[in-house]
Amino acid sequence: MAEKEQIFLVDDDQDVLDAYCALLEMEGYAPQAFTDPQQALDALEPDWPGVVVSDIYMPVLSGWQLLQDIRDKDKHLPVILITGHGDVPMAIEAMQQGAFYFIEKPVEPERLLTQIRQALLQRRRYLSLKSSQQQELELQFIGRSSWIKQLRAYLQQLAETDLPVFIFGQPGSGRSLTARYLYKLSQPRFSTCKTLELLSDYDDEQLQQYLAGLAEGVLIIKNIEHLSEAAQKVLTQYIHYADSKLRIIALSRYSPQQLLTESKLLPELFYAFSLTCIECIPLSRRPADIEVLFRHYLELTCRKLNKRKPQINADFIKKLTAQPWPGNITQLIHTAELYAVGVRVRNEDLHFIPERQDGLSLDNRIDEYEKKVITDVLDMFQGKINDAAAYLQIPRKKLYLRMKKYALNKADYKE
Ligand SMILES: Nc1ncnc2c1ncn2[C@@H]1O[C@H](COP(=O)(O)OP(=O)(O)OP(=O)(O)O)[C@@H](O)[C@H]1O
Repeated sequence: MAEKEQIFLVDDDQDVLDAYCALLEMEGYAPQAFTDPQQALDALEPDWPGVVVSDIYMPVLSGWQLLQDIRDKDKHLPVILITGHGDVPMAIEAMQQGAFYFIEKPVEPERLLTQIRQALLQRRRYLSLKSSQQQELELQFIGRSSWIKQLRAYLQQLAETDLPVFIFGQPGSGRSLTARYLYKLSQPRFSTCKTLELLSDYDDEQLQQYLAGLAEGVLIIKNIEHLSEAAQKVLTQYIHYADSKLRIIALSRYSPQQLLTESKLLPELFYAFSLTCIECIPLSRRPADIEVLFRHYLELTCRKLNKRKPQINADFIKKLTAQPWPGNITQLIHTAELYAVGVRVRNEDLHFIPERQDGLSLDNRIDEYEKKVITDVLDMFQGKINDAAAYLQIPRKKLYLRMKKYALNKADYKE
Protein backbone atom coordinates (compact mmCIF):
# COMPACT_ATOMS: atom_id res chain seq x y z
CA MET A 1 0.00 0.00 0.00
CA ALA A 2 1.34 3.45 -0.93
CA GLU A 3 2.49 5.62 1.98
CA LYS A 4 0.11 8.44 2.83
CA GLU A 5 1.46 11.86 1.88
CA GLN A 6 2.45 14.01 4.81
CA ILE A 7 1.38 17.53 5.61
CA PHE A 8 2.51 19.64 8.57
CA LEU A 9 -0.20 22.01 9.79
CA VAL A 10 0.91 24.92 11.99
CA ASP A 11 -1.53 27.21 13.84
CA ASP A 12 -1.76 28.43 17.43
CA ASP A 13 -5.49 27.63 17.45
CA GLN A 14 -6.10 23.95 18.23
CA ASP A 15 -9.70 24.07 16.93
CA VAL A 16 -8.52 25.30 13.53
CA LEU A 17 -5.90 22.55 13.45
CA ASP A 18 -8.52 19.92 14.28
CA ALA A 19 -10.70 21.12 11.41
CA TYR A 20 -7.79 21.05 8.89
CA CYS A 21 -6.72 17.62 10.12
CA ALA A 22 -10.22 16.18 9.69
CA LEU A 23 -10.41 17.56 6.15
CA LEU A 24 -7.00 16.21 5.13
CA GLU A 25 -7.51 12.80 6.71
CA MET A 26 -10.75 12.45 4.79
CA GLU A 27 -8.77 13.12 1.61
CA GLY A 28 -6.32 10.32 2.48
CA TYR A 29 -3.40 12.46 3.66
CA ALA A 30 -1.38 12.04 6.87
CA PRO A 31 -1.56 15.48 8.52
CA GLN A 32 0.43 16.33 11.63
CA ALA A 33 -0.69 19.30 13.71
CA PHE A 34 1.63 21.73 15.56
CA THR A 35 0.59 24.59 17.80
CA ASP A 36 4.29 25.39 18.27
CA PRO A 37 5.99 26.35 14.96
CA GLN A 38 9.42 25.56 16.40
CA GLN A 39 8.37 21.94 16.94
CA ALA A 40 7.29 21.70 13.31
CA LEU A 41 10.64 23.13 12.23
CA ASP A 42 12.56 20.67 14.41
CA ALA A 43 10.55 17.75 13.03
CA LEU A 44 11.51 18.47 9.40
CA GLU A 45 13.99 15.87 8.13
CA PRO A 46 16.20 16.46 5.09
CA ASP A 47 14.36 15.58 1.86
CA TRP A 48 11.08 15.20 3.73
CA PRO A 49 8.48 14.46 1.05
CA GLY A 50 5.63 16.64 2.37
CA VAL A 51 4.41 20.23 2.48
CA VAL A 52 3.88 22.73 5.31
CA VAL A 53 0.67 24.74 5.76
CA SER A 54 1.04 27.53 8.31
CA ASP A 55 -0.92 30.42 9.72
CA ILE A 56 0.92 33.76 9.51
CA TYR A 57 -0.14 35.41 12.77
CA MET A 58 1.13 33.35 15.68
CA PRO A 59 2.39 34.76 19.00
CA VAL A 60 5.91 33.37 19.41
CA LEU A 61 7.14 32.59 15.91
CA SER A 62 5.22 34.10 13.02
CA GLY A 63 4.47 32.29 9.78
CA TRP A 64 6.88 34.72 8.03
CA GLN A 65 9.70 33.71 10.34
CA LEU A 66 8.79 30.04 10.04
CA LEU A 67 8.94 30.40 6.25
CA GLN A 68 12.41 31.94 6.49
CA ASP A 69 13.63 29.24 8.89
CA ILE A 70 12.25 26.49 6.66
CA ARG A 71 13.94 28.04 3.60
CA ASP A 72 17.23 28.16 5.49
CA LYS A 73 16.87 24.42 6.04
CA ASP A 74 15.47 23.47 2.63
CA LYS A 75 14.69 26.14 0.12
CA HIS A 76 12.65 23.77 -2.04
CA LEU A 77 10.15 22.71 0.61
CA PRO A 78 6.71 24.11 -0.35
CA VAL A 79 5.10 26.26 2.34
CA ILE A 80 1.49 27.46 2.04
CA LEU A 81 0.70 30.49 4.23
CA ILE A 82 -2.72 31.31 5.60
CA THR A 83 -3.89 34.58 7.13
CA GLY A 84 -7.06 36.32 8.15
CA HIS A 85 -5.68 39.76 7.31
CA GLY A 86 -4.47 39.07 3.84
CA ASP A 87 -4.40 41.54 1.05
CA VAL A 88 -2.77 41.71 -2.35
CA PRO A 89 0.56 43.29 -1.23
CA MET A 90 0.90 40.65 1.48
CA ALA A 91 0.20 37.88 -1.01
CA ILE A 92 2.87 39.29 -3.33
CA GLU A 93 5.37 39.58 -0.49
CA ALA A 94 4.67 36.03 0.65
CA MET A 95 5.38 34.70 -2.82
CA GLN A 96 8.50 36.87 -3.11
CA GLN A 97 9.77 35.44 0.14
CA GLY A 98 9.42 31.99 -1.33
CA ALA A 99 5.99 30.84 -0.15
CA PHE A 100 4.44 28.28 -2.46
CA TYR A 101 1.04 29.92 -2.17
CA PHE A 102 -0.94 32.30 -0.03
CA ILE A 103 -4.54 31.66 1.08
CA GLU A 104 -6.85 34.08 2.87
CA LYS A 105 -9.25 33.08 5.64
CA PRO A 106 -11.94 31.87 5.62
CA VAL A 107 -10.15 29.02 3.92
CA GLU A 108 -12.18 27.32 1.24
CA PRO A 109 -11.48 23.59 1.60
CA GLU A 110 -11.37 22.97 -2.15
CA ARG A 111 -8.84 25.78 -2.66
CA LEU A 112 -6.63 24.49 0.14
CA LEU A 113 -6.78 20.94 -1.25
CA THR A 114 -5.92 22.12 -4.77
CA GLN A 115 -2.88 24.02 -3.50
CA ILE A 116 -1.75 21.09 -1.38
CA ARG A 117 -2.03 18.74 -4.37
CA GLN A 118 0.06 21.07 -6.53
CA ALA A 119 2.62 21.64 -3.78
CA LEU A 120 2.99 17.89 -3.25
CA LEU A 121 3.40 17.37 -6.98
CA GLN A 122 6.16 19.99 -7.07
CA ARG A 123 7.85 18.39 -4.08
CA ARG A 124 7.74 14.92 -5.66
CA ARG A 125 9.20 16.26 -8.90
CA TYR A 126 11.99 18.07 -7.07
CA LEU A 127 12.93 15.03 -4.96
CA SER A 128 12.88 12.74 -7.97
CA LEU A 129 15.14 15.10 -9.96
CA LYS A 130 17.51 15.35 -7.00
CA SER A 131 17.66 11.58 -6.62
CA SER A 132 18.26 10.98 -10.35
CA GLN A 133 21.04 13.60 -10.26
CA GLN A 134 22.52 11.79 -7.28
CA GLN A 135 22.39 8.44 -9.08
CA GLU A 136 23.98 9.90 -12.18
CA LEU A 137 26.68 11.55 -10.11
CA GLU A 138 27.47 8.25 -8.44
CA LEU A 139 27.72 6.51 -11.81
CA GLN A 140 29.96 9.10 -13.47
CA PHE A 141 31.70 10.67 -10.53
CA ILE A 142 32.99 7.43 -9.15
CA GLY A 143 34.32 6.76 -5.68
CA ARG A 144 33.30 5.57 -2.26
CA SER A 145 35.59 7.61 0.00
CA SER A 146 33.91 9.94 2.45
CA TRP A 147 35.64 12.79 0.61
CA ILE A 148 33.92 12.08 -2.69
CA LYS A 149 30.55 11.56 -1.00
CA GLN A 150 30.87 14.94 0.67
CA LEU A 151 31.99 16.50 -2.61
CA ARG A 152 28.94 15.16 -4.48
CA ALA A 153 26.62 16.59 -1.82
CA TYR A 154 28.48 19.92 -1.81
CA LEU A 155 28.30 20.19 -5.61
CA GLN A 156 24.54 19.71 -5.46
CA GLN A 157 24.30 22.60 -3.01
CA LEU A 158 26.67 24.82 -4.97
CA ALA A 159 24.72 24.11 -8.15
CA GLU A 160 21.82 26.05 -6.68
CA THR A 161 23.93 29.22 -6.57
CA ASP A 162 25.70 31.26 -9.27
CA LEU A 163 28.75 31.92 -7.10
CA PRO A 164 32.24 31.73 -8.56
CA VAL A 165 34.13 28.59 -7.52
CA PHE A 166 37.85 27.79 -7.20
CA ILE A 167 38.90 24.16 -7.69
CA PHE A 168 42.49 23.23 -7.02
CA GLY A 169 44.62 20.12 -6.70
CA GLN A 170 47.25 18.03 -8.41
CA PRO A 171 46.94 17.31 -12.15
CA GLY A 172 44.76 14.31 -12.83
CA SER A 173 42.95 14.58 -9.49
CA GLY A 174 39.59 15.36 -11.09
CA ARG A 175 39.49 19.18 -11.15
CA SER A 176 38.03 19.44 -14.67
CA LEU A 177 35.52 16.67 -14.02
CA THR A 178 34.40 18.43 -10.82
CA ALA A 179 33.92 21.70 -12.74
CA ARG A 180 32.00 19.99 -15.53
CA TYR A 181 29.79 18.26 -12.99
CA LEU A 182 28.96 21.49 -11.29
CA TYR A 183 27.87 22.75 -14.69
CA LYS A 184 25.83 19.61 -15.39
CA LEU A 185 24.05 19.92 -12.06
CA SER A 186 23.22 23.57 -12.76
CA GLN A 187 21.48 22.78 -16.03
CA PRO A 188 19.21 24.08 -17.47
CA ARG A 189 20.04 27.35 -15.65
CA PHE A 190 23.34 27.54 -17.53
CA SER A 191 23.08 26.22 -21.04
CA THR A 192 26.71 26.28 -22.21
CA CYS A 193 30.06 25.41 -20.72
CA LYS A 194 33.35 26.69 -22.13
CA THR A 195 36.91 26.11 -21.00
CA LEU A 196 39.60 28.75 -21.35
CA GLU A 197 42.91 27.00 -20.77
CA LEU A 198 45.73 29.43 -20.06
CA LEU A 199 49.16 28.15 -21.00
CA SER A 200 51.09 31.40 -20.60
CA ASP A 201 50.52 34.98 -19.45
CA TYR A 202 47.10 36.28 -20.41
CA ASP A 203 46.44 40.01 -20.27
CA ASP A 204 43.38 42.17 -19.62
CA GLU A 205 42.71 42.95 -23.27
CA GLN A 206 42.68 39.29 -24.22
CA LEU A 207 40.36 38.52 -21.33
CA GLN A 208 38.04 41.41 -22.10
CA GLN A 209 37.77 40.28 -25.69
CA TYR A 210 37.10 36.71 -24.65
CA LEU A 211 34.42 37.68 -22.12
CA ALA A 212 32.73 39.98 -24.64
CA GLY A 213 32.02 36.93 -26.79
CA LEU A 214 30.17 35.11 -24.01
CA ALA A 215 26.60 35.90 -23.11
CA GLU A 216 25.81 33.29 -20.49
CA GLY A 217 26.83 29.87 -19.25
CA VAL A 218 29.71 28.46 -17.25
CA LEU A 219 33.27 29.56 -17.97
CA ILE A 220 36.02 27.30 -16.66
CA ILE A 221 39.37 29.12 -16.53
CA LYS A 222 42.15 26.57 -16.25
CA ASN A 223 45.49 27.71 -14.73
CA ILE A 224 44.06 30.98 -13.46
CA GLU A 225 47.49 31.94 -12.10
CA HIS A 226 48.46 32.92 -15.67
CA LEU A 227 46.08 35.90 -15.61
CA SER A 228 48.01 39.15 -15.42
CA GLU A 229 47.25 41.53 -12.56
CA ALA A 230 45.21 43.76 -14.87
CA ALA A 231 43.31 40.73 -16.19
CA GLN A 232 42.56 39.64 -12.61
CA LYS A 233 41.11 43.09 -11.96
CA VAL A 234 38.89 42.70 -15.04
CA LEU A 235 37.73 39.30 -13.82
CA THR A 236 37.00 40.58 -10.31
CA GLN A 237 34.94 43.45 -11.72
CA TYR A 238 33.15 41.00 -13.95
CA ILE A 239 32.30 38.70 -11.04
CA HIS A 240 31.10 41.51 -8.80
CA TYR A 241 29.40 43.93 -11.11
CA ALA A 242 28.80 42.61 -14.59
CA ASP A 243 25.17 42.13 -15.42
CA SER A 244 25.91 38.84 -17.11
CA LYS A 245 24.71 35.32 -16.57
CA LEU A 246 28.13 33.76 -16.48
CA ARG A 247 29.45 31.54 -13.73
CA ILE A 248 33.22 31.52 -13.34
CA ILE A 249 34.98 28.34 -12.22
CA ALA A 250 38.72 28.78 -11.72
CA LEU A 251 41.05 25.76 -11.83
CA SER A 252 44.58 25.68 -10.58
CA ARG A 253 47.31 23.36 -9.44
CA TYR A 254 47.76 25.66 -6.44
CA SER A 255 45.48 26.67 -3.58
CA PRO A 256 44.16 30.26 -3.60
CA GLN A 257 45.97 30.75 -0.28
CA GLN A 258 49.29 29.76 -1.82
CA LEU A 259 48.73 31.96 -4.88
CA LEU A 260 47.84 34.88 -2.61
CA THR A 261 50.94 34.36 -0.49
CA GLU A 262 53.11 34.21 -3.60
CA SER A 263 51.43 37.38 -4.98
CA LYS A 264 50.02 35.46 -7.94
CA LEU A 265 46.42 36.17 -6.98
CA LEU A 266 45.07 39.62 -6.14
CA PRO A 267 43.41 39.84 -2.72
CA GLU A 268 40.14 41.04 -4.27
CA LEU A 269 40.00 37.99 -6.55
CA PHE A 270 41.05 35.74 -3.67
CA TYR A 271 38.07 36.99 -1.63
CA ALA A 272 35.70 36.48 -4.55
CA PHE A 273 36.51 32.76 -4.34
CA SER A 274 37.40 32.38 -0.68
CA LEU A 275 34.12 30.83 0.49
CA THR A 276 33.72 28.41 -2.38
CA CYS A 277 37.06 26.63 -2.73
CA ILE A 278 37.22 22.91 -3.44
CA GLU A 279 40.40 20.92 -3.05
CA CYS A 280 40.52 17.84 -5.25
CA ILE A 281 42.62 15.75 -2.95
CA PRO A 282 45.18 13.37 -4.50
CA LEU A 283 44.20 9.76 -5.00
CA SER A 284 46.76 8.67 -2.40
CA ARG A 285 44.70 10.50 0.24
CA ARG A 286 41.51 8.66 -0.68
CA PRO A 287 42.57 5.03 -1.11
CA ALA A 288 38.94 3.91 -0.79
CA ASP A 289 38.36 5.24 -4.35
CA ILE A 290 41.19 3.35 -6.05
CA GLU A 291 39.59 -0.07 -6.48
CA VAL A 292 36.25 1.18 -7.80
CA LEU A 293 37.91 3.58 -10.23
CA PHE A 294 40.27 0.87 -11.47
CA ARG A 295 37.44 -1.64 -11.98
CA HIS A 296 35.33 0.97 -13.75
CA TYR A 297 38.03 1.93 -16.25
CA LEU A 298 39.10 -1.68 -16.76
CA GLU A 299 35.54 -2.60 -17.63
CA LEU A 300 35.24 0.40 -19.94
CA THR A 301 38.43 -0.48 -21.82
CA CYS A 302 37.51 -4.15 -22.14
CA ARG A 303 34.14 -3.19 -23.57
CA LYS A 304 35.76 -0.75 -25.98
CA LEU A 305 38.34 -3.28 -27.15
CA ASN A 306 35.86 -6.13 -27.07
CA LYS A 307 38.09 -8.11 -24.72
CA ARG A 308 37.26 -10.45 -21.87
CA LYS A 309 37.78 -8.84 -18.49
CA PRO A 310 40.96 -10.27 -16.91
CA GLN A 311 40.87 -11.74 -13.40
CA ILE A 312 41.80 -9.40 -10.56
CA ASN A 313 42.89 -11.00 -7.32
CA ALA A 314 42.68 -9.47 -3.85
CA ASP A 315 46.45 -9.23 -3.54
CA PHE A 316 46.67 -7.13 -6.69
CA ILE A 317 44.00 -4.75 -5.40
CA LYS A 318 45.92 -4.43 -2.13
CA LYS A 319 49.06 -3.46 -4.03
CA LEU A 320 47.12 -1.07 -6.21
CA THR A 321 45.65 0.66 -3.16
CA ALA A 322 49.07 1.06 -1.57
CA GLN A 323 50.58 2.91 -4.58
CA PRO A 324 51.28 6.66 -4.33
CA TRP A 325 49.64 7.47 -7.71
CA PRO A 326 51.53 10.71 -8.37
CA GLY A 327 49.67 11.11 -11.68
CA ASN A 328 46.38 10.51 -9.83
CA ILE A 329 43.32 9.23 -11.68
CA THR A 330 44.80 9.80 -15.12
CA GLN A 331 47.61 7.41 -14.20
CA LEU A 332 45.18 4.91 -12.72
CA ILE A 333 43.12 5.01 -15.93
CA HIS A 334 46.24 4.28 -18.00
CA THR A 335 47.13 1.43 -15.64
CA ALA A 336 43.64 -0.04 -16.11
CA GLU A 337 43.90 0.27 -19.90
CA LEU A 338 47.26 -1.51 -19.89
CA TYR A 339 45.89 -4.19 -17.56
CA ALA A 340 43.07 -4.80 -20.03
CA VAL A 341 45.61 -5.68 -22.73
CA GLY A 342 47.76 -7.76 -20.39
CA VAL A 343 50.47 -5.26 -19.36
CA ARG A 344 51.16 -5.13 -15.59
CA VAL A 345 52.54 -1.76 -14.42
CA ARG A 346 55.40 -1.97 -11.93
CA ASN A 347 55.83 0.28 -8.89
CA GLU A 348 58.90 1.99 -10.28
CA ASP A 349 56.99 2.95 -13.44
CA LEU A 350 54.82 5.30 -11.40
CA HIS A 351 57.78 7.65 -10.85
CA PHE A 352 56.85 9.02 -7.50
CA ILE A 353 58.16 12.57 -7.08
CA PRO A 354 57.75 13.71 -3.49
CA GLU A 355 55.56 16.77 -2.99
CA ARG A 356 57.47 20.02 -2.39
CA GLN A 357 57.22 20.79 1.30
CA ASP A 358 58.85 24.22 1.23
CA GLY A 359 58.73 26.10 4.48
CA LEU A 360 57.42 23.23 6.61
CA SER A 361 59.34 22.36 9.77
CA LEU A 362 60.04 18.73 10.64
CA ASP A 363 57.32 18.82 13.32
CA ASN A 364 54.80 20.19 10.84
CA ARG A 365 55.69 17.52 8.32
CA ILE A 366 55.28 14.81 10.95
CA ASP A 367 51.90 16.27 11.94
CA GLU A 368 50.79 16.41 8.30
CA TYR A 369 51.83 12.81 7.80
CA GLU A 370 50.11 11.63 10.98
CA LYS A 371 46.91 13.45 10.03
CA LYS A 372 46.97 11.87 6.58
CA VAL A 373 47.44 8.35 8.01
CA ILE A 374 44.57 8.80 10.49
CA THR A 375 42.31 10.29 7.79
CA ASP A 376 42.98 7.36 5.45
CA VAL A 377 42.29 4.78 8.15
CA LEU A 378 39.08 6.52 9.27
CA ASP A 379 38.08 6.54 5.64
CA MET A 380 38.89 2.86 5.27
CA PHE A 381 36.76 1.91 8.32
CA GLN A 382 34.04 4.51 7.70
CA GLY A 383 34.71 6.30 10.97
CA LYS A 384 34.50 3.18 13.18
CA ILE A 385 36.86 4.10 16.01
CA ASN A 386 37.36 0.57 17.40
CA ASP A 387 38.40 -0.79 14.00
CA ALA A 388 40.58 2.22 13.16
CA ALA A 389 42.36 2.08 16.55
CA ALA A 390 42.95 -1.68 16.18
CA TYR A 391 44.35 -1.20 12.68
CA LEU A 392 46.68 1.59 13.84
CA GLN A 393 47.59 -0.50 16.91
CA ILE A 394 46.91 2.32 19.39
CA PRO A 395 44.35 2.61 22.21
CA ARG A 396 41.02 4.24 21.34
CA LYS A 397 41.73 7.10 23.72
CA LYS A 398 44.97 7.92 21.97
CA LEU A 399 43.19 7.92 18.62
CA TYR A 400 40.52 10.27 19.98
CA LEU A 401 43.19 12.65 21.28
CA ARG A 402 44.96 12.67 17.92
CA MET A 403 41.66 13.25 16.10
CA LYS A 404 40.93 16.15 18.43
CA LYS A 405 44.35 17.62 17.68
CA TYR A 406 43.67 17.53 13.92
CA ALA A 407 39.97 18.52 14.23
CA LEU A 408 38.86 15.22 12.68
CA ASN A 409 35.29 14.11 13.27
CA LYS A 410 34.30 10.44 12.96
CA ALA A 411 30.85 11.44 11.66
CA ASP A 412 32.50 12.82 8.51
CA TYR A 413 33.66 9.33 7.57
CA LYS A 414 30.40 7.44 8.06
CA GLU A 415 28.65 5.80 5.11
N1 LIG B 1 35.62 10.49 -9.63
C1 LIG B 1 35.93 10.16 -10.89
N2 LIG B 1 35.24 9.16 -11.50
C2 LIG B 1 35.52 8.81 -12.76
N3 LIG B 1 36.49 9.37 -13.49
C3 LIG B 1 37.22 10.35 -12.93
C4 LIG B 1 36.96 10.81 -11.61
N4 LIG B 1 37.80 11.82 -11.33
C5 LIG B 1 38.55 12.00 -12.43
N5 LIG B 1 38.20 11.12 -13.40
C6 LIG B 1 38.81 10.99 -14.73
O1 LIG B 1 40.21 11.13 -14.54
C7 LIG B 1 40.79 11.89 -15.59
C8 LIG B 1 41.48 13.10 -14.99
O2 LIG B 1 40.51 13.94 -14.42
P1 LIG B 1 40.46 15.50 -14.76
O3 LIG B 1 40.74 15.75 -16.20
O4 LIG B 1 39.21 16.05 -14.19
O5 LIG B 1 41.72 15.95 -13.91
P2 LIG B 1 42.38 17.38 -13.73
O6 LIG B 1 42.62 17.54 -12.29
O7 LIG B 1 41.56 18.41 -14.42
O8 LIG B 1 43.79 17.20 -14.42
P3 LIG B 1 44.26 17.41 -15.92
O9 LIG B 1 44.45 18.87 -16.06
O10 LIG B 1 45.52 16.64 -15.97
O11 LIG B 1 43.17 16.86 -16.80
C9 LIG B 1 39.64 12.27 -16.53
O12 LIG B 1 39.58 11.29 -17.54
C10 LIG B 1 38.41 12.15 -15.65
O13 LIG B 1 37.23 11.84 -16.39
